[in-house]
Amino acid sequence: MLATGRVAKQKEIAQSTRRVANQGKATVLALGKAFPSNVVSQENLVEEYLREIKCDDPSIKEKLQHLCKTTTVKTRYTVMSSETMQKYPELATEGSPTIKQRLEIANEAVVQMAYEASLACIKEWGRGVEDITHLVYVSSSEFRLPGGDLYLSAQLGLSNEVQRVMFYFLGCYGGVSGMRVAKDIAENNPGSRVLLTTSETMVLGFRPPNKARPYDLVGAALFGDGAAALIIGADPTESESPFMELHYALQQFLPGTQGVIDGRLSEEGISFKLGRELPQKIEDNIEEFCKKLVAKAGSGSLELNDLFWAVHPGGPAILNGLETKLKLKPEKLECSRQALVDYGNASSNTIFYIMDKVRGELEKKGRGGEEWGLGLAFGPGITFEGFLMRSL
Ligand SMILES: CC(=O)CC(=O)SCCNC(=O)CCNC(=O)[C@H](O)C(C)(C)COP(=O)(O)OP(=O)(O)OC[C@H]1O[C@@H](n2cnc3c(N)ncnc32)[C@H](O)[C@@H]1OP(=O)(O)O
Repeated sequence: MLATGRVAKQKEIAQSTRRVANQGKATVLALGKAFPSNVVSQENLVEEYLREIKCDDPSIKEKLQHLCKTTTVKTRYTVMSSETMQKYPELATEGSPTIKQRLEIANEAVVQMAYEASLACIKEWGRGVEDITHLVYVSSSEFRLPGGDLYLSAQLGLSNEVQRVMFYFLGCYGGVSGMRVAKDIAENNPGSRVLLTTSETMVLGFRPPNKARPYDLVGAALFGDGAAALIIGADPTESESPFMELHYALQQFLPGTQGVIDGRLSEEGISFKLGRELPQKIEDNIEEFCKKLVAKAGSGSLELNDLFWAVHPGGPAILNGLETKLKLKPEKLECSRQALVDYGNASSNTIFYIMDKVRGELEKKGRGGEEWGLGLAFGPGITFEGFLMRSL
């Protein structure tokens, strides 16, 4: 009885110190993460990767060792393991038609990770699956009809009238696109509760190194697998604990840059070209984009250093360029840098791993924490996706 009273009191205090969400605006009500069981430490990556793909070229080894340090990644989670390579040795052979094998691995793994992230998210949310009215499903790592959205709905036991939207092959900005669409759904369908999931594995793009494709080594040192899930809805009920208001969303592409990140599906999987000019293109265009977002806060005096930041860390060069261009204090991108260290670039998921870290930091700061912040991600197009958010 006493314990129940104390919990109720704590909840009351937490609610009284919260900012109130604007009526009708979408909020994030819960967030969950999930990862495959194979953990790769960056220290062991060079030996493991070169052994798996049977490469003994010292110049490739030296370059990969260098990139493993400069990407700053320390741990990553991967669906690919030595067991996968034993079962499908052809994945390590340049030019072998392996799309069938890759999709066999990826389709199942992607839904499984999305399922585990959704369960974690729904548990935090505290309501039942029957209250989920919409599903937004994001992945650049699977391909089939029906898609993973259907398999996930069935596995979670969602209603067969859940309204589904699926985004395939958006790349790293897919999580923010999903959040933009979930916001529109939540704000235009009173009482709706949207489950947004992202789930990615690099199985389709795993390749042996080739000197004609130096960007493949950047990918080998940078990318990781995982999943995330969010519940998004407007006008939270008493039992729900919103932590972020999704105030305003903006998408933009940079004309003439569609070749900078170029992914092609072939018999071998995805070949993924990453242009060296990407960090500079982002740096050159980011300031105007951020200013458009900040203007929607309706407060003329808001400086960029007054905000909290959740920036997709494509790689350290992107974060460094953005920090310099916008004259951000070093601590502003700390959550983005730390997510890169802990998980690598996990494509569409990464923005949510960062938002989770931002949530933790803002909770520590309490009422003194920043109210307004930006969520940003970049990907093929070159596409910018951005959000102006309000911490609750
Ligand atoms: C998937 C999506 O939709 C969206 C995404 O997020 S895509 C991923 C976006 N990320 C990037 O583009 C990575 C940005 N780059 C970086 O962060 C840094 O360049 C890095 C960490 C990769 C390397 O940093 P660094 O080691 O300090 O120095 P840097 O000189 O840039 O690169 C070192 C070597 O890496 C290689 N390299 C770096 N970027 C490369 C690229 N895009 N393509 C080919 N090679 C590249 C080069 O071989 C270079 O060696 P050389 O000196 O022989 O040219």
